[in-house]
Amino acid sequence: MLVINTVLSVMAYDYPPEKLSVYVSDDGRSNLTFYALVEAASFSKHWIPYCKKFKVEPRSPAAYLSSGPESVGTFDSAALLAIKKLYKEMENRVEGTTKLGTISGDLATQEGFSQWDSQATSGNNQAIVKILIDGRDSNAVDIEGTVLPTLVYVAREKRPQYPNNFKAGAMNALIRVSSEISNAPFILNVDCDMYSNSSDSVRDALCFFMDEESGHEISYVQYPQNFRNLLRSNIYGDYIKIINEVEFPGFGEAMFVGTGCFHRRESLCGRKYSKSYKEHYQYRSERNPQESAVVLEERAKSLVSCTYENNTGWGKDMGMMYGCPVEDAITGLSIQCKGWKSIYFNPPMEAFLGISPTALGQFLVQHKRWSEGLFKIFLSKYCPFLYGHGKIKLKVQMAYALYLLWAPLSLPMLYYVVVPSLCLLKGIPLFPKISSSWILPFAYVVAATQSYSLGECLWCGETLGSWWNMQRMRVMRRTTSYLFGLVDTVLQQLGFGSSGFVITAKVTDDESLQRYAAGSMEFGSSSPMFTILATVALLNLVCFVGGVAGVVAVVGGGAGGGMVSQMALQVLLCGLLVFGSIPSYQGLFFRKDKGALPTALAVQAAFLAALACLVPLR
Ligand SMILES: O=c1ccn([C@@H]2O[C@H](COP(=O)(O)OP(=O)(O)O[C@H]3O[C@H](CO)[C@@H](O)[C@H](O)[C@H]3O)[C@@H](O)[C@H]2O)c(=O)[nH]1
Ligand SMILES: [Mn+2]
Repeated sequence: MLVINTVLSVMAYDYPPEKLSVYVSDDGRSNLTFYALVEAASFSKHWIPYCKKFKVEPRSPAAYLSSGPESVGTFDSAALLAIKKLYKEMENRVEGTTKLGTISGDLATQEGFSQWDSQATSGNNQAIVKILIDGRDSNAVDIEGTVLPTLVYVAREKRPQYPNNFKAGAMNALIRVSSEISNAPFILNVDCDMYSNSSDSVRDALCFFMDEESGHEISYVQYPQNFRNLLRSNIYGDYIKIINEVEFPGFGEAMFVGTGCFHRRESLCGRKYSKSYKEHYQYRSERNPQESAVVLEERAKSLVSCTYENNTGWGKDMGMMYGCPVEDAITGLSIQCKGWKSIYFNPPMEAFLGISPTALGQFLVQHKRWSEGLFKIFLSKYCPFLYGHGKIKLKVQMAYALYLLWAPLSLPMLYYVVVPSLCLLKGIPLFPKISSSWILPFAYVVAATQSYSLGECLWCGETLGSWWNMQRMRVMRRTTSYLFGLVDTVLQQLGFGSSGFVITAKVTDDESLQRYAAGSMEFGSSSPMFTILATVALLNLVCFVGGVAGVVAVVGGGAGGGMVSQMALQVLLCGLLVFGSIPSYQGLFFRKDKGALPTALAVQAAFLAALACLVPLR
């Protein structure tokens, strides 16, 4: 239902349907997804005219129907009831079939479904390309007789002996299939969970491309990523708003973030910008309208075979680039270095809404993939300072570096969460006394950065609590995700292992969702990342208690206030770390639900923390 809501939302754009084609890549090659699309295709005949007639927003049926449309704008209650009923019926059929797990009865023998044979497994399968709605077909119309946008299902060929290049491979397959079938000059790419929240986005983006003066210089128009499932309490300290409202507007160009982005097909396919470049928009005429859909599908299939890309530029200088888990950032950078301009466009009405992880583990794994991929770019020949030198502005190079250097930030952070605390425990002073003027630079840095970041947050409409969560999460991310990202990148540079693309979970069980909604962090399993978090939490607790007791003992012994002044910063730092680790203590000691930390992990962490305390520091 997630995928078809995305599909329906983009099929219903306020744009001439004969110029719109929607391609769905199914890397899981599931006949259930195919079935859901068949259902969506027939539902679209009702949905699209409904949207256009009543100017519906958003055009994802699930989002619209759950937004209480009864109370807003113009609507006709009978029409609303009718569309709601149709949607519910479709939902029941799709969910019923998904529960069954197979396509049975009449459907199984219908055209299209026969392509799923029992031998094929996901990861070892033939290509499937099926045109579900053929925009050239004069019978493909909605209930009011208006033509429908083309809808195509694509599952590329996959064989274990060929690298599939994950999302980048899937995107390139789609680019080729679409160039065969519709070949429109502009391509919007969206992740499966990112429905369109505004029906104007196509027209808005085209305004940039069509600009008479500078439109021809633009390669892509990137809308910000926004999430629909973030909670006001913001337990995972999501900072997407800060990125969207403060960081990206100041970037200078737009960083391609993999979704919600309109690309000029030619520039995405490797064309370099030149001053004499002017687009000629006459693609469609190259197509033969008489050709049957079956012939077209067969030709398209050959474009998504495993061997098609052999000895071509795909993945290198054509399409999305391979070999990097953040295919988006590296592709965007390389397009910019070919001379193209990019636009970051953040309209007041959020254009796309996706799903952010609701479990801590998923969240940290996602950030590991990002930090690893981004750091890999920094170490590669695509490092913006080298590759971009003379091609993109220094400011843009530096802006990229801000993200590309996430992974190495783990090292200073790891130092700060362990060493000052251990030293506190052992009575070793690290910072100047608060009575000395040497404290001023420290105080300035802390006060300036924290008040700046707090200011940013409040300006973006976040709360004080949300800001604190961001600070807490920053420590957690840097000591886990970024550290693992760093280690993996370094190992890969030394020739061990290769990087993959761990997909972010889209479905979470109800209980866990309830806990998320209630504002508790979801651990729930053992993972080396949680071991680090728990160890750091315990270590700081011991150091804080032990360290403060030590200071009190000295002062009590009459040795004077010098000790307090000397250790104050360390006590403060360690105290803040303890305060920030409250969710970890809850997970370790107090929670009984499934989202708690496992006992075995607690024992392991306690052992590691004890070991760290025993390390002699002098
Ligand atoms: O082998 C793969 C892996 C992923 N995908 C698709 O890629 C999209 C993004 O995957 P997801 O697991 O949702 O990753 P996120 O962590 O949400 O992805 C973010 O980060 C990626 C780069 O790491 C960008 O490509 C995405 O656009 C951005 O949303 C989804 O539609 C997937 O179906 C594939 O088609 N094939
Ligand atoms: Mn996603």
